[in-house]
Amino acid sequence: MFHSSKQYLLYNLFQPHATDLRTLCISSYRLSHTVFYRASHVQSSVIMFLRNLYRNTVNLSIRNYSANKCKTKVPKILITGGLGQLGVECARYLRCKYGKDNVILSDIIKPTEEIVNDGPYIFVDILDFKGLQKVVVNHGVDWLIHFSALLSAIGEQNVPLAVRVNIEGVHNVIELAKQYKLRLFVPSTIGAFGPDSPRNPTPNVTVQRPRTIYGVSKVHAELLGEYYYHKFGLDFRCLRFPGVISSDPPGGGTTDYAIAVFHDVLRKGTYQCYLKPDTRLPMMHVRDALRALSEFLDAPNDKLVRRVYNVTSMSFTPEELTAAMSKHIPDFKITYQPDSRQDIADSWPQVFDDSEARRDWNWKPEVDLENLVTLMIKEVKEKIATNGKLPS
Ligand SMILES: NC(=O)c1ccc[n+]([C@@H]2O[C@H](COP(=O)([O-])OP(=O)(O)OC[C@H]3O[C@@H](n4cnc5c(N)ncnc54)[C@H](O)[C@@H]3O)[C@@H](O)[C@H]2O)c1
Ligand SMILES: C[C@@H](O)[C@H](N)C(=O)O
Repeated sequence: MFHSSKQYLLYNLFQPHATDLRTLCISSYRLSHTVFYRASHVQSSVIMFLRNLYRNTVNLSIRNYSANKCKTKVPKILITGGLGQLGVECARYLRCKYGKDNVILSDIIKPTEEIVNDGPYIFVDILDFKGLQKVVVNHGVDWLIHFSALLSAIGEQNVPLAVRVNIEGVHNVIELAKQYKLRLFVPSTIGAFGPDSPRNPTPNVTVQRPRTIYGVSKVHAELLGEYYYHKFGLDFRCLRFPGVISSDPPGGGTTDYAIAVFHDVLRKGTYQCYLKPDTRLPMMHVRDALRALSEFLDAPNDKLVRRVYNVTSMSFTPEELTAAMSKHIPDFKITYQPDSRQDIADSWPQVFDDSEARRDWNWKPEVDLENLVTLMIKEVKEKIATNGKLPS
């Protein structure tokens, strides 16, 4: 029993159900009417104190509520492995959307002057957990886009390094994302499938027995991310990209030919392709890839049936790509000399089924083969002109 109304009020204020100050003050104010008012010995000063406390708190709450309603917090985004083919473009895309200073590029490579002038750049080795931790804390990171990796062809050249970067690296970022409650995006790939998977089309959920260390590390990332989501509630998001085509130099993958062919044809008028002319692979222009990434990161959690989705724009062979190029560039020569990358390509999907992404978060590609060729010719010509080497 309480010996005074004040005791009852204090007891009430510290009850666990009275979770915020506003609730506490509303209940105190109500109490001031129901209990104190009736009590003849109550001091009017106590009532005035409680009334003022209530008014101030309600005003404060209204102000906070309005502020929250009008302004959604802009996320602070860290991109690892950001100086590769996708990272630089991704930073540009997200900086337009969220502001220059809210997107931090990081890598272990010395940046060019252009990168430094574009926005924040810092050194981050994803194998250094403490270093990563320091960056996340000091910069108040909310979202982590984890691009660091060794791609399919280069991974086969240095398996121990691929294991470290692609597997240990994921262990570090996933643990960090869990500790600091970050939204974590890790890209996967068509390379996460293997010769036992259906290749035309390859659905979102099917057999995955990849034969490259790159593919194995990506399946590992997908499964670990899903596990952390179910076990710890980590906001893990992963898109399986096809070959991404842009004018920037690719990082040593199997789909790189579809970039190199534009550079070589526009510089030299010839290209020697390391895949057979009829090798069909799923592909996407970087514009679609970055839009997919951004729309997927924005998608409300309750729309996402899965944490990992296939996305694609088109599928083509080297023969089909060069036929489309020849409508714009009349004279060039393509020769074919397949190498070890042919075996990798032969184990990958030919046509990617992204119907689940279309269904759940309205994914829709915009750049088809004709547009891709037009964009690439324009962008590669601009790159060559900047470097001063456009052939006559
Ligand atoms: N480009 C594509 O076609 C494609 C398709 C599917 C998925 N992806 C995935 O997207 C991501 C980015 O691809 P990309 O094409 O930009 O790759 P990329 O090879 O061009 O860039 C990878 C970057 O990782 C960095 N890196 C390597 N070791 C590191 C370390 N210890 N610490 C920090 N950074 C390190 C490299 O310096 C490099 O800049 C990768 O995870 C890749 O698997 C790419
Ligand atoms: C497909 C993708 O993962 C990358 N471009 C590679 O070929 O390795």
